Amino acid sequence: MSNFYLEAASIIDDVEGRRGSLKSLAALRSAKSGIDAKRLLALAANTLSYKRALTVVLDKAGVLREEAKTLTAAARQSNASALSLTLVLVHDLLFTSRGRIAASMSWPPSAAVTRHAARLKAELVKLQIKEGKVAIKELRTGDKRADRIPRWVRVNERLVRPDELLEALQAQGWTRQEEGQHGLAPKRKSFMVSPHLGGCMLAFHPSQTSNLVEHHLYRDGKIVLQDLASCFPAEILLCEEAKTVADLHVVDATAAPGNKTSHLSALLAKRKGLSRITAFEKSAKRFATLCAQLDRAGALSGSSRCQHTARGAVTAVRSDFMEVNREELADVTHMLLDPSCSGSGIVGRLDHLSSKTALLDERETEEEEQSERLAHLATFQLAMIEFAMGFPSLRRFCYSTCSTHVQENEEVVLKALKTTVAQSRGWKLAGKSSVLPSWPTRGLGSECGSEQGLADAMIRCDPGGSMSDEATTNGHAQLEATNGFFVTCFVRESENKSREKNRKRKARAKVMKAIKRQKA
Ligand SMILES: C[S@@+](CC[C@H](N)C(=O)[O-])C[C@H]1O[C@@H](n2cnc3c(N)ncnc32)[C@H](O)[C@@H]1O
Repeated sequence: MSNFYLEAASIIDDVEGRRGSLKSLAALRSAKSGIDAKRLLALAANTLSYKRALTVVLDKAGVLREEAKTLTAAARQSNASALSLTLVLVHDLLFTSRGRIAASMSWPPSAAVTRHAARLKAELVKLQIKEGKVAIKELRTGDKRADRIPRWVRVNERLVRPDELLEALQAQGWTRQEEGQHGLAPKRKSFMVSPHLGGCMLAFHPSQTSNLVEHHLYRDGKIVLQDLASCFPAEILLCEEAKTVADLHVVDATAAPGNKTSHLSALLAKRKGLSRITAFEKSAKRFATLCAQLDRAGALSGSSRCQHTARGAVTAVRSDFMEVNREELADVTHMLLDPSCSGSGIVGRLDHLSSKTALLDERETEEEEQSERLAHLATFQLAMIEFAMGFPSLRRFCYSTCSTHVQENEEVVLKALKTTVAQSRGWKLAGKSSVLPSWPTRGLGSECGSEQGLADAMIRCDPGGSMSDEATTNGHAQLEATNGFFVTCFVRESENKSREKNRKRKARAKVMKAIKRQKA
C-alpha cells in the first residue's frame, strides 16, 4: 500500500516536470512496481484534478509543517516530493468513501496525515462554503467539459440486436430515459438512445464507466465503450453501401485499438453481399490490443467467436500501411484513414494542469514545439491520404482525427484535394447529404475559402459538445456532446468524368500559356 502512494506521488512529480504524459508514466511505474496501472493513473489524475483545493486545505491545516520529517523521509525513498506524497494521502483521506488510507495506517506517513483528519475535513468544508461549492467535485480544476460528455456505448450489432440489448439492460435495473425527460442528460441509473446512428449509440451518465467496464455485456463484447464521434467514420464510409449487394473489401489503415474496425465489422455483418476487412497496425504492442479487442467483439477472422457470420470478418496485419503493395490490394473498395494525430480534441487530458504552472519562457518554447509537431503530423497525414488515393479500385475513404487543429483537419484536406494524384484520379469530397447531414457542426467555413459546400462536406465535433442552437432547441444538447473530432469523406468521380475534367484542365492551361506568350 505504501508503495502505491509513493508511485502515484512520483507520477505527479514527473507529470509536472513534463517528463511524460499521465498515461505513459502510470504504465511505466506499473511495469516497475507491479501495481495496477489503472489504479495508479486514477489516483494521480484525481489528485491532480483536486490539487488546487487540496493544497489550500493542506496549507490551512499545517500538515506539511508539523509532519515534515516523517513525510520527507518517506518521500525520499522513491525520489518523490513530500508535497505530492501528502497530496495523494490527503486525497484518499478526504475523497475516497472507504478511506483507503486506513488500510496503510501502520505506515508512518499515513498515520501522520490521519492525525490531522478532523482539521483537514473542517478546512475542506470551510473552502466549500467560501467558494459556494455544494458538491466536492465542483472543487475540481480539471476539464469541466468532461462532465458534459456522456459515457457513450455502442451496441455491437455483430453480437446483439439493439432491441435485445435494451431489454437486457432494463431487466438489470437500468431505465431508458427519453430525451427531454428530466433534462438533457442521462441520470445515474438510466441511459438515453442517441438520435444519430440508427439506435445503436447509448448515452450513460459519466459516473457509470466503471460499472460498465465490469459488466458482463462489456466482457462478452456486446457493448463497446466508444465515443459517439468516433463512430462517425465507419457509418459515413458505408452509408451508401448499406443496401447494395456489391462485394466490398474495406481497409482500416491505422487500426489499433480497433474501435472503428469493430464498428465497420458490425455494419458489414448486417449487410447482404460478401465483405471483408483488412486492418493494418504498425506498433507491435498496439497490434496485440487490436487483436484482443477484435476477438472480444467477435470480429477477428478465424477466431471461434467470429463463426456466426463471415461477413465483415477482419484480418489483422501488423505492418506499416505506407509499405503495403497496393497492387496486391487491388480489390480494396473502401478505407478508413484515422492516422496518429495530436489528440487535442480529447477532453479530460490533464496536460493543461501542468502547463498552468509553466514559466512564460517555457510556454513560448512549448508553442514553438507545438507548431513544429503539428507541421510534422500534418505532413504525415497528407502523405497517408496521397498514398490511399493511389489504390487502384478504391471508391470511397474517410479521413478522421481527434484533433481540433485546423492544420491537421481542413488544411490537410484542402491540400490533399490539390495534389496531382487527387486531380488525376478524380478524388473530391462526398457531399453533405452522404456525410451525416443531421450533424449540426460542420467544417470551418473560414478555412475553406468561398466554397461553403466544402465546409459542409466536413464534420467537426467541438470538445464537450457544440451547444448548437439546433441541438439546444431539439433537446439534444448533451446527446451531442463528444470529444473533439473531425471527419470527412473522399469519393472518386467516375473514370470518364475525371478524364474529361483533366482534359479540360489541360486545355485551359494551354490557352492560358498561349495568352501569356502573346502578351509577352
Ligand atoms: C488514432 S490511432 C487509430 C485509432 C483507431 N482507428 C480506433 O478507432 O480505435 C492511430 C494508430 O495508427 C497507428 N499507425 C501510425 N502510423 C501507422 C502506419 N504507417 N501504418 C500502420 N499503422 C500506423 C498507430 O500506431 C495508432 O495505433
